[in-house]
Amino acid sequence: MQYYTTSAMAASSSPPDLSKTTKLERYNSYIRRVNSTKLLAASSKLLFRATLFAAVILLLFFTLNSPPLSADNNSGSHHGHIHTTSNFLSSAFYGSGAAWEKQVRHSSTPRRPNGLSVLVTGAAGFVGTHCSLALKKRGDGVLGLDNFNSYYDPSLKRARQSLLTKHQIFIVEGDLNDAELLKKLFDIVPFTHILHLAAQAGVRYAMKNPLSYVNSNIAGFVNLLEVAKNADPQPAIVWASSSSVYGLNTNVPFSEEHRTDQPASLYAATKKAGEEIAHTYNHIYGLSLTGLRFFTVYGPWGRPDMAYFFFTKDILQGKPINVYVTQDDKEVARDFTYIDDIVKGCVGALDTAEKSTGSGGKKRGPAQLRVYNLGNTSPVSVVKLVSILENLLGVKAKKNVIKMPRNGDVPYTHANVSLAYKDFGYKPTTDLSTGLRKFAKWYTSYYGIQSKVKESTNEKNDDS
Ligand SMILES: O=C(O)[C@H]1O[C@H](OP(=O)(O)OP(=O)(O)OC[C@H]2O[C@@H](n3ccc(=O)[nH]c3=O)[C@H](O)[C@@H]2O)[C@H](O)[C@@H](O)[C@H]1O
Repeated sequence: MQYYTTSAMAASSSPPDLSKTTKLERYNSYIRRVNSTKLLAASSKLLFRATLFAAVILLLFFTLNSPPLSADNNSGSHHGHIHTTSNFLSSAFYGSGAAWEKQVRHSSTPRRPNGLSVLVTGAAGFVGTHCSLALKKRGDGVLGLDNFNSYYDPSLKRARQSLLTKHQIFIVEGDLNDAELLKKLFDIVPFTHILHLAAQAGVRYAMKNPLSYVNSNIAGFVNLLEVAKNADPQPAIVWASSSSVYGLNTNVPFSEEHRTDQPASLYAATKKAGEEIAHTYNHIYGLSLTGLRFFTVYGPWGRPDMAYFFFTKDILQGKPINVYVTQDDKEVARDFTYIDDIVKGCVGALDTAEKSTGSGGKKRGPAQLRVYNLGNTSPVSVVKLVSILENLLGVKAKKNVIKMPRNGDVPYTHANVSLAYKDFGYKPTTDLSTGLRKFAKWYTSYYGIQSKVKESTNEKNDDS
Protein backbone atom coordinates (compact mmCIF):
# COMPACT_ATOMS: atom_id res chain seq x y z
CA MET A 1 0.00 0.00 0.00
CA GLN A 2 2.74 2.38 0.95
CA TYR A 3 4.50 1.53 -2.33
CA TYR A 4 1.46 2.49 -4.41
CA THR A 5 1.19 5.92 -2.76
CA THR A 6 4.87 6.78 -3.05
CA SER A 7 5.28 5.66 -6.62
CA ALA A 8 2.08 7.43 -7.67
CA MET A 9 3.36 10.70 -6.19
CA ALA A 10 6.83 10.28 -7.61
CA ALA A 11 5.40 9.66 -11.11
CA SER A 12 3.47 12.92 -11.19
CA SER A 13 5.55 15.76 -12.69
CA SER A 14 2.63 18.23 -13.31
CA PRO A 15 1.08 20.44 -10.57
CA PRO A 16 -0.82 18.44 -8.07
CA ASP A 17 -4.26 17.43 -9.27
CA LEU A 18 -6.47 17.94 -6.18
CA SER A 19 -9.27 15.71 -7.36
CA LYS A 20 -6.70 12.94 -7.82
CA THR A 21 -5.29 13.60 -4.33
CA THR A 22 -8.73 13.49 -2.79
CA LYS A 23 -9.45 10.21 -4.57
CA LEU A 24 -6.19 8.88 -3.40
CA GLU A 25 -6.90 9.88 0.18
CA ARG A 26 -10.35 8.36 -0.01
CA TYR A 27 -8.87 5.18 -1.40
CA ASN A 28 -6.25 5.10 1.34
CA SER A 29 -8.81 5.59 4.04
CA TYR A 30 -10.96 2.84 2.49
CA ILE A 31 -8.01 0.48 2.49
CA ARG A 32 -7.27 1.35 6.13
CA ARG A 33 -10.88 0.58 7.07
CA VAL A 34 -10.77 -2.75 5.22
CA ASN A 35 -7.49 -3.58 6.91
CA SER A 36 -8.69 -2.75 10.37
CA THR A 37 -11.83 -4.86 9.85
CA LYS A 38 -9.61 -7.73 8.65
CA LEU A 39 -7.35 -7.25 11.68
CA LEU A 40 -10.34 -7.32 14.01
CA ALA A 41 -11.62 -10.52 12.42
CA ALA A 42 -8.17 -12.12 12.56
CA SER A 43 -7.65 -11.21 16.20
CA SER A 44 -11.04 -12.51 17.27
CA LYS A 45 -10.24 -15.78 15.43
CA LEU A 46 -6.95 -15.91 17.30
CA LEU A 47 -8.71 -15.18 20.58
CA PHE A 48 -11.20 -17.96 19.89
CA ARG A 49 -8.43 -20.45 19.13
CA ALA A 50 -6.47 -19.45 22.22
CA THR A 51 -9.57 -19.91 24.39
CA LEU A 52 -10.21 -23.32 22.85
CA PHE A 53 -6.60 -24.37 23.46
CA ALA A 54 -6.75 -23.17 27.09
CA ALA A 55 -9.99 -25.11 27.59
CA VAL A 56 -8.41 -28.32 26.25
CA ILE A 57 -5.39 -27.87 28.53
CA LEU A 58 -7.64 -27.26 31.54
CA LEU A 59 -9.70 -30.34 30.68
CA LEU A 60 -6.55 -32.47 30.47
CA PHE A 61 -5.30 -31.02 33.72
CA PHE A 62 -8.48 -31.88 35.62
CA THR A 63 -8.74 -35.30 34.03
CA LEU A 64 -5.22 -36.19 35.10
CA ASN A 65 -5.75 -34.80 38.58
CA SER A 66 -8.83 -36.84 39.27
CA PRO A 67 -8.41 -39.85 41.61
CA PRO A 68 -7.16 -43.11 40.06
CA LEU A 69 -9.68 -45.03 38.03
CA SER A 70 -11.05 -48.18 39.51
CA ALA A 71 -9.12 -50.97 38.00
CA ASP A 72 -11.47 -53.35 36.39
CA ASN A 73 -10.76 -52.41 32.85
CA ASN A 74 -9.63 -55.49 31.03
CA SER A 75 -8.30 -53.92 27.92
CA GLY A 76 -4.54 -54.13 28.05
CA SER A 77 -3.85 -52.08 24.95
CA HIS A 78 -5.84 -49.13 26.26
CA HIS A 79 -3.71 -48.97 29.31
CA GLY A 80 -0.61 -48.98 27.22
CA HIS A 81 -1.93 -45.86 25.58
CA ILE A 82 -2.82 -44.14 28.84
CA HIS A 83 0.67 -44.89 30.08
CA THR A 84 2.29 -43.05 27.19
CA THR A 85 0.10 -39.99 27.58
CA SER A 86 0.50 -39.62 31.30
CA ASN A 87 4.24 -40.19 31.11
CA PHE A 88 4.50 -37.38 28.69
CA LEU A 89 2.40 -35.11 30.86
CA SER A 90 3.37 -36.34 34.28
CA SER A 91 5.74 -33.61 35.37
CA ALA A 92 4.04 -30.81 33.50
CA PHE A 93 0.49 -31.42 34.68
CA TYR A 94 -0.04 -34.47 36.81
CA GLY A 95 2.42 -33.32 39.43
CA SER A 96 1.18 -29.81 39.91
CA GLY A 97 -2.43 -29.91 41.08
CA ALA A 98 -3.42 -29.24 44.67
CA ALA A 99 -5.69 -32.31 44.75
CA TRP A 100 -2.87 -34.48 43.44
CA GLU A 101 -0.44 -33.13 46.05
CA LYS A 102 -2.97 -33.82 48.76
CA GLN A 103 -3.25 -37.45 47.64
CA VAL A 104 0.54 -37.77 47.56
CA ARG A 105 0.85 -36.35 51.09
CA HIS A 106 -2.05 -38.33 52.52
CA SER A 107 -0.77 -41.63 51.15
CA SER A 108 2.79 -41.05 52.40
CA THR A 109 1.90 -40.04 55.94
CA PRO A 110 2.54 -42.72 58.59
CA ARG A 111 -0.34 -43.54 60.95
CA ARG A 112 1.78 -44.86 63.82
CA PRO A 113 4.43 -43.23 65.99
CA ASN A 114 7.85 -43.43 64.30
CA GLY A 115 6.26 -44.99 61.23
CA LEU A 116 8.20 -45.00 57.98
CA SER A 117 7.33 -42.94 54.98
CA VAL A 118 8.15 -45.13 52.00
CA LEU A 119 8.21 -44.46 48.28
CA VAL A 120 7.56 -47.84 46.66
CA THR A 121 8.60 -47.92 43.01
CA GLY A 122 6.90 -50.61 40.93
CA ALA A 123 3.98 -50.53 43.37
CA ALA A 124 1.55 -51.99 40.82
CA GLY A 125 3.96 -54.90 40.28
CA PHE A 126 3.76 -58.28 42.00
CA VAL A 127 6.20 -57.75 44.89
CA GLY A 128 5.43 -54.01 45.04
CA THR A 129 1.74 -54.58 45.68
CA HIS A 130 2.31 -57.09 48.48
CA CYS A 131 4.97 -54.97 50.18
CA SER A 132 2.87 -51.80 49.94
CA LEU A 133 -0.08 -53.54 51.60
CA ALA A 134 2.10 -54.98 54.39
CA LEU A 135 3.67 -51.60 55.16
CA LYS A 136 0.34 -49.78 55.09
CA LYS A 137 -1.24 -52.41 57.33
CA ARG A 138 1.23 -51.74 60.11
CA GLY A 139 0.79 -47.97 59.85
CA ASP A 140 3.58 -46.82 57.58
CA GLY A 141 3.00 -44.17 54.94
CA VAL A 142 3.25 -45.60 51.43
CA LEU A 143 3.32 -43.78 48.13
CA GLY A 144 3.49 -45.90 44.98
CA LEU A 145 5.12 -45.07 41.67
CA ASP A 146 4.49 -47.14 38.55
CA ASN A 147 4.53 -46.59 34.81
CA PHE A 148 1.98 -49.36 34.10
CA ASN A 149 3.95 -50.51 31.06
CA SER A 150 2.67 -53.32 28.91
CA TYR A 151 5.49 -55.87 29.38
CA TYR A 152 2.66 -58.07 30.68
CA ASP A 153 -1.10 -57.54 30.78
CA PRO A 154 -1.54 -54.05 32.31
CA SER A 155 -5.10 -54.91 33.39
CA LEU A 156 -3.55 -57.09 36.12
CA LYS A 157 -1.53 -54.07 37.26
CA ARG A 158 -4.73 -51.98 37.26
CA ALA A 159 -6.46 -54.62 39.37
CA ARG A 160 -3.57 -54.51 41.84
CA GLN A 161 -3.84 -50.73 41.85
CA SER A 162 -7.51 -51.05 42.67
CA LEU A 163 -6.62 -53.24 45.63
CA LEU A 164 -4.12 -50.65 46.86
CA THR A 165 -6.62 -47.83 46.39
CA LYS A 166 -9.01 -49.68 48.69
CA HIS A 167 -6.28 -49.52 51.32
CA GLN A 168 -5.68 -45.79 50.80
CA ILE A 169 -2.46 -46.30 48.90
CA PHE A 170 -2.04 -43.86 46.04
CA ILE A 171 0.05 -44.74 43.00
CA VAL A 172 1.61 -41.89 41.06
CA GLU A 173 1.61 -42.84 37.41
CA GLY A 174 5.03 -41.99 36.07
CA ASP A 175 8.40 -43.26 35.01
CA LEU A 176 11.61 -43.74 36.97
CA ASN A 177 13.41 -41.77 34.30
CA ASP A 178 11.24 -38.71 34.86
CA ALA A 179 13.61 -36.75 37.12
CA GLU A 180 11.28 -33.76 37.41
CA LEU A 181 8.48 -35.93 38.71
CA LEU A 182 10.77 -37.65 41.24
CA LYS A 183 12.10 -34.28 42.46
CA LYS A 184 8.57 -33.04 42.82
CA LEU A 185 7.68 -36.05 44.99
CA PHE A 186 10.68 -35.40 47.24
CA ASP A 187 9.73 -31.71 47.41
CA ILE A 188 6.32 -32.70 48.73
CA VAL A 189 7.31 -35.59 51.04
CA PRO A 190 10.44 -36.12 53.18
CA PHE A 191 10.52 -39.87 52.51
CA THR A 192 12.47 -41.84 55.10
CA HIS A 193 12.85 -44.86 52.77
CA ILE A 194 12.62 -45.94 49.16
CA LEU A 195 11.65 -49.52 48.40
CA HIS A 196 12.82 -49.71 44.81
CA LEU A 197 11.14 -52.62 43.03
CA ALA A 198 10.43 -51.11 39.62
CA ALA A 199 12.48 -52.95 36.99
CA GLN A 200 12.42 -54.66 33.67
CA ALA A 201 12.09 -58.25 34.88
CA GLY A 202 12.34 -61.58 33.09
CA VAL A 203 15.44 -63.46 32.06
CA ARG A 204 14.47 -64.62 28.57
CA TYR A 205 12.82 -61.37 27.36
CA ALA A 206 16.22 -59.67 27.54
CA MET A 207 17.08 -61.27 24.21
CA LYS A 208 14.00 -59.69 22.61
CA ASN A 209 14.21 -56.19 24.07
CA PRO A 210 17.68 -55.60 25.52
CA LEU A 211 17.41 -51.83 25.75
CA SER A 212 14.37 -51.94 28.01
CA TYR A 213 16.68 -53.51 30.65
CA VAL A 214 19.26 -50.75 30.29
CA ASN A 215 16.52 -48.12 30.39
CA SER A 216 14.81 -49.35 33.58
CA ASN A 217 17.44 -51.27 35.54
CA ILE A 218 20.39 -48.98 34.88
CA ALA A 219 19.26 -45.53 33.67
CA GLY A 220 16.12 -45.56 35.83
CA PHE A 221 18.03 -46.68 38.91
CA VAL A 222 20.69 -44.00 38.43
CA ASN A 223 17.99 -41.38 37.97
CA LEU A 224 16.36 -42.43 41.24
CA LEU A 225 19.71 -42.39 43.07
CA GLU A 226 20.49 -38.93 41.70
CA VAL A 227 17.25 -37.57 43.13
CA ALA A 228 17.70 -39.47 46.41
CA LYS A 229 21.26 -38.21 46.94
CA ASN A 230 20.12 -34.59 46.48
CA ALA A 231 17.15 -34.97 48.81
CA ASP A 232 17.30 -33.52 52.27
CA PRO A 233 16.92 -35.71 54.28
CA GLN A 234 18.36 -38.45 52.08
CA PRO A 235 16.21 -41.61 52.29
CA ALA A 236 17.58 -45.10 52.99
CA ILE A 237 17.12 -47.31 49.93
CA VAL A 238 16.21 -51.00 49.79
CA TRP A 239 16.06 -52.39 46.27
CA ALA A 240 15.49 -55.59 44.30
CA SER A 241 18.56 -57.29 42.93
CA SER A 242 18.27 -60.89 41.76
CA SER A 243 19.49 -64.45 42.26
CA SER A 244 20.46 -64.30 38.61
CA VAL A 245 23.63 -62.35 39.52
CA TYR A 246 25.17 -65.72 40.52
CA GLY A 247 25.02 -66.65 36.84
CA LEU A 248 27.31 -69.56 36.06
CA ASN A 249 28.46 -69.93 39.68
CA THR A 250 28.46 -73.64 40.56
CA ASN A 251 29.29 -73.24 44.22
CA VAL A 252 26.05 -74.14 46.08
CA PRO A 253 24.13 -73.02 48.03
CA PHE A 254 24.72 -69.50 46.71
CA SER A 255 26.16 -67.25 49.36
CA GLU A 256 26.69 -63.48 49.25
CA GLU A 257 30.45 -63.86 49.15
CA HIS A 258 30.42 -66.10 46.06
CA ARG A 259 31.47 -64.69 42.72
CA THR A 260 28.90 -62.76 40.71
CA ASP A 261 30.99 -61.80 37.72
CA GLN A 262 29.62 -64.35 35.25
CA PRO A 263 26.06 -63.25 34.41
CA ALA A 264 24.29 -65.57 31.98
CA SER A 265 21.73 -63.01 30.76
CA LEU A 266 21.55 -59.29 30.12
CA TYR A 267 18.91 -59.13 32.86
CA ALA A 268 21.46 -60.54 35.31
CA ALA A 269 24.12 -58.17 34.02
CA THR A 270 21.90 -55.11 34.61
CA LYS A 271 21.08 -56.28 38.15
CA LYS A 272 24.77 -56.83 38.82
CA ALA A 273 25.45 -53.36 37.39
CA GLY A 274 22.87 -52.06 39.87
CA GLU A 275 24.87 -53.55 42.74
CA GLU A 276 28.04 -51.81 41.52
CA ILE A 277 26.18 -48.53 41.02
CA ALA A 278 24.79 -48.85 44.57
CA HIS A 279 28.37 -49.14 45.81
CA THR A 280 29.30 -45.90 44.04
CA TYR A 281 26.39 -43.86 45.42
CA ASN A 282 27.04 -45.21 48.88
CA HIS A 283 30.73 -44.35 48.62
CA ILE A 284 30.42 -40.85 47.16
CA TYR A 285 27.19 -39.55 48.65
CA GLY A 286 26.61 -41.53 51.85
CA LEU A 287 23.37 -43.16 50.68
CA SER A 288 22.30 -46.15 52.78
CA LEU A 289 21.72 -48.96 50.28
CA THR A 290 20.50 -52.55 50.68
CA GLY A 291 20.22 -54.89 47.67
CA LEU A 292 17.99 -57.98 48.01
CA ARG A 293 18.69 -60.93 45.73
CA PHE A 294 15.23 -62.42 45.18
CA PHE A 295 15.04 -66.12 44.22
CA THR A 296 12.18 -66.88 41.73
CA VAL A 297 9.33 -65.28 43.70
CA TYR A 298 5.84 -66.72 43.16
CA GLY A 299 2.34 -66.45 44.61
CA PRO A 300 -1.10 -64.80 44.28
CA TRP A 301 -1.15 -61.67 42.08
CA GLY A 302 2.05 -62.98 40.47
CA ARG A 303 3.70 -62.24 37.13
CA PRO A 304 2.13 -63.84 34.03
CA ASP A 305 5.53 -64.05 32.32
CA MET A 306 6.83 -66.55 34.88
CA ALA A 307 6.76 -70.31 34.25
CA TYR A 308 4.53 -71.35 37.20
CA PHE A 309 1.94 -68.77 36.06
CA PHE A 310 1.78 -69.58 32.35
CA PHE A 311 2.09 -73.32 33.03
CA THR A 312 -1.09 -73.02 35.12
CA LYS A 313 -2.84 -71.15 32.34
CA ASP A 314 -1.74 -73.59 29.63
CA ILE A 315 -2.48 -76.71 31.68
CA LEU A 316 -6.02 -75.47 32.36
CA GLN A 317 -6.50 -74.68 28.65
CA GLY A 318 -5.14 -78.08 27.58
CA LYS A 319 -2.19 -76.49 25.79
CA PRO A 320 1.29 -78.09 25.71
CA ILE A 321 4.08 -76.72 27.91
CA ASN A 322 7.85 -76.88 27.43
CA VAL A 323 9.71 -78.31 30.39
CA TYR A 324 13.43 -77.60 30.16
CA VAL A 325 16.20 -80.01 31.04
CA THR A 326 19.93 -79.29 30.88
CA GLN A 327 22.09 -80.17 27.86
CA ASP A 328 23.11 -83.40 29.64
CA ASP A 329 19.44 -84.24 30.39
CA LYS A 330 19.51 -83.25 34.05
CA GLU A 331 16.49 -81.61 35.68
CA VAL A 332 16.48 -77.82 35.90
CA ALA A 333 15.65 -76.53 39.38
CA ARG A 334 14.81 -73.30 41.18
CA ASP A 335 14.74 -72.14 44.77
CA PHE A 336 11.11 -70.98 44.38
CA THR A 337 10.29 -68.46 47.13
CA TYR A 338 6.79 -67.63 48.31
CA ILE A 339 5.74 -63.99 48.21
CA ASP A 340 4.88 -63.69 51.95
CA ASP A 341 8.42 -64.75 52.85
CA ILE A 342 9.83 -62.16 50.45
CA VAL A 343 7.61 -59.46 51.97
CA LYS A 344 8.94 -60.29 55.43
CA GLY A 345 12.47 -60.01 54.06
CA CYS A 346 11.77 -56.61 52.48
CA VAL A 347 10.18 -55.26 55.66
CA GLY A 348 13.05 -56.64 57.75
CA ALA A 349 15.57 -54.94 55.47
CA LEU A 350 13.67 -51.63 55.69
CA ASP A 351 13.47 -51.83 59.48
CA THR A 352 17.18 -52.47 59.88
CA ALA A 353 18.33 -49.97 57.25
CA GLU A 354 20.39 -47.24 58.86
CA LYS A 355 19.92 -43.64 57.89
CA SER A 356 21.83 -42.24 54.95
CA THR A 357 24.60 -39.98 56.15
CA GLY A 358 24.65 -37.31 53.47
CA SER A 359 22.33 -34.46 52.70
CA GLY A 360 21.75 -32.25 49.69
CA GLY A 361 24.29 -34.19 47.60
CA LYS A 362 27.12 -34.15 50.19
CA LYS A 363 28.42 -37.11 52.16
CA ARG A 364 28.89 -36.54 55.90
CA GLY A 365 30.23 -39.96 56.89
CA PRO A 366 30.32 -43.65 55.96
CA ALA A 367 26.91 -45.20 55.31
CA GLN A 368 25.47 -48.70 55.34
CA LEU A 369 25.89 -50.86 52.20
CA ARG A 370 24.36 -54.35 52.25
CA VAL A 371 23.43 -57.25 49.95
CA TYR A 372 21.29 -60.24 51.02
CA ASN A 373 19.93 -63.43 49.50
CA LEU A 374 16.18 -63.85 49.96
CA GLY A 375 15.40 -67.42 48.89
CA ASN A 376 13.63 -70.49 50.17
CA THR A 377 16.76 -72.65 50.74
CA SER A 378 15.05 -75.63 49.15
CA PRO A 379 15.35 -75.99 45.35
CA VAL A 380 12.64 -77.88 43.45
CA SER A 381 12.90 -79.17 39.88
CA VAL A 382 10.64 -77.76 37.18
CA VAL A 383 9.41 -81.32 36.54
CA LYS A 384 8.29 -81.46 40.16
CA LEU A 385 6.68 -78.00 39.94
CA VAL A 386 4.58 -79.26 37.03
CA SER A 387 3.51 -82.37 38.90
CA ILE A 388 2.39 -80.27 41.89
CA LEU A 389 0.34 -78.08 39.57
CA GLU A 390 -1.22 -81.12 37.84
CA ASN A 391 -2.21 -82.44 41.21
CA LEU A 392 -3.68 -79.17 42.45
CA LEU A 393 -5.59 -78.44 39.26
CA GLY A 394 -6.67 -82.03 38.67
CA VAL A 395 -5.52 -81.82 35.04
CA LYS A 396 -2.70 -83.72 33.35
CA ALA A 397 -0.20 -81.41 31.60
CA LYS A 398 0.84 -81.97 27.98
CA LYS A 399 4.60 -81.85 28.52
CA ASN A 400 7.27 -81.35 25.90
CA VAL A 401 10.51 -82.11 27.69
CA ILE A 402 13.19 -80.22 25.77
CA LYS A 403 16.78 -79.13 26.25
CA MET A 404 16.99 -75.63 27.69
CA PRO A 405 17.55 -73.21 24.80
CA ARG A 406 20.46 -70.76 25.06
CA ASN A 407 18.25 -68.01 26.42
CA GLY A 408 20.03 -66.77 29.54
CA ASP A 409 18.48 -69.34 31.90
CA VAL A 410 20.74 -71.01 34.44
CA PRO A 411 20.23 -74.67 35.38
CA TYR A 412 20.02 -74.33 39.14
CA THR A 413 19.56 -71.84 42.00
CA HIS A 414 19.80 -72.40 45.73
CA ALA A 415 20.02 -69.68 48.38
CA ASN A 416 21.97 -69.60 51.57
CA VAL A 417 20.04 -67.06 53.68
CA SER A 418 22.03 -67.14 56.91
CA LEU A 419 23.13 -63.52 56.54
CA ALA A 420 19.53 -62.25 56.24
CA TYR A 421 18.58 -64.48 59.17
CA LYS A 422 21.39 -63.08 61.31
CA ASP A 423 20.68 -59.43 60.48
CA PHE A 424 16.88 -59.34 60.44
CA GLY A 425 15.58 -62.80 61.29
CA TYR A 426 14.65 -63.79 57.74
CA LYS A 427 13.30 -67.34 57.79
CA PRO A 428 11.23 -68.67 54.87
CA THR A 429 8.29 -70.78 56.03
CA THR A 430 6.26 -71.71 52.93
CA ASP A 431 7.02 -74.84 50.92
CA LEU A 432 6.25 -74.97 47.21
CA SER A 433 3.07 -77.12 47.49
CA THR A 434 1.52 -74.82 50.07
CA GLY A 435 2.47 -71.70 48.14
CA LEU A 436 1.27 -73.05 44.80
CA ARG A 437 -2.06 -74.04 46.32
CA LYS A 438 -2.56 -70.44 47.44
CA PHE A 439 -1.54 -69.25 44.01
CA ALA A 440 -3.87 -71.67 42.20
CA LYS A 441 -6.81 -70.62 44.38
CA TRP A 442 -6.17 -66.99 43.63
CA TYR A 443 -5.68 -67.74 39.91
CA THR A 444 -8.95 -69.62 39.48
CA SER A 445 -10.89 -67.02 41.41
CA TYR A 446 -9.28 -64.00 39.71
CA TYR A 447 -9.87 -65.37 36.21
CA GLY A 448 -13.29 -66.78 37.11
CA ILE A 449 -12.35 -70.40 36.33
CA GLN A 450 -14.65 -73.12 37.62
CA SER A 451 -11.87 -75.66 38.26
CA LYS A 452 -11.64 -76.57 41.90
CA VAL A 453 -8.21 -76.43 43.49
CA LYS A 454 -7.53 -79.50 45.60
CA GLU A 455 -7.46 -78.75 49.32
CA SER A 456 -4.56 -81.04 50.01
CA THR A 457 -2.03 -83.00 48.06
CA ASN A 458 0.49 -85.58 49.07
CA GLU A 459 3.24 -83.42 47.72
CA LYS A 460 3.84 -81.45 50.89
CA ASN A 461 6.83 -83.37 52.14
CA ASP A 462 8.54 -84.28 48.93
CA ASP A 463 9.41 -80.84 47.61
CA SER A 464 13.04 -80.76 48.51
O1 LIG B 1 15.36 -65.35 40.70
C1 LIG B 1 15.46 -64.45 39.90
O2 LIG B 1 16.25 -63.54 40.05
C2 LIG B 1 14.64 -64.44 38.66
O3 LIG B 1 13.49 -65.27 38.90
C3 LIG B 1 12.68 -65.44 37.79
O4 LIG B 1 13.42 -66.04 36.73
P1 LIG B 1 13.40 -67.62 36.60
O5 LIG B 1 13.96 -68.26 37.80
O6 LIG B 1 14.04 -67.94 35.29
O7 LIG B 1 11.82 -67.93 36.61
P2 LIG B 1 10.88 -68.45 35.44
O8 LIG B 1 11.02 -67.64 34.24
O9 LIG B 1 9.53 -68.57 36.03
O10 LIG B 1 11.44 -69.90 35.16
C4 LIG B 1 11.41 -70.90 36.17
C5 LIG B 1 12.00 -72.18 35.66
O11 LIG B 1 11.19 -72.70 34.62
C6 LIG B 1 12.01 -73.03 33.49
N1 LIG B 1 11.17 -72.86 32.29
C7 LIG B 1 10.79 -71.64 31.90
C8 LIG B 1 10.00 -71.46 30.79
C9 LIG B 1 9.58 -72.59 30.06
O12 LIG B 1 8.86 -72.50 29.05
N2 LIG B 1 9.97 -73.81 30.50
C10 LIG B 1 10.74 -73.97 31.61
O13 LIG B 1 11.09 -75.11 31.95
C11 LIG B 1 13.17 -72.09 33.58
O14 LIG B 1 14.29 -72.62 32.90
C12 LIG B 1 13.38 -72.01 35.07
O15 LIG B 1 14.19 -73.07 35.49
C13 LIG B 1 12.14 -64.10 37.33
O16 LIG B 1 11.39 -64.24 36.14
C14 LIG B 1 13.24 -63.11 37.08
O17 LIG B 1 12.66 -61.85 36.85
C15 LIG B 1 14.22 -63.05 38.22
O18 LIG B 1 13.68 -62.32 39.27
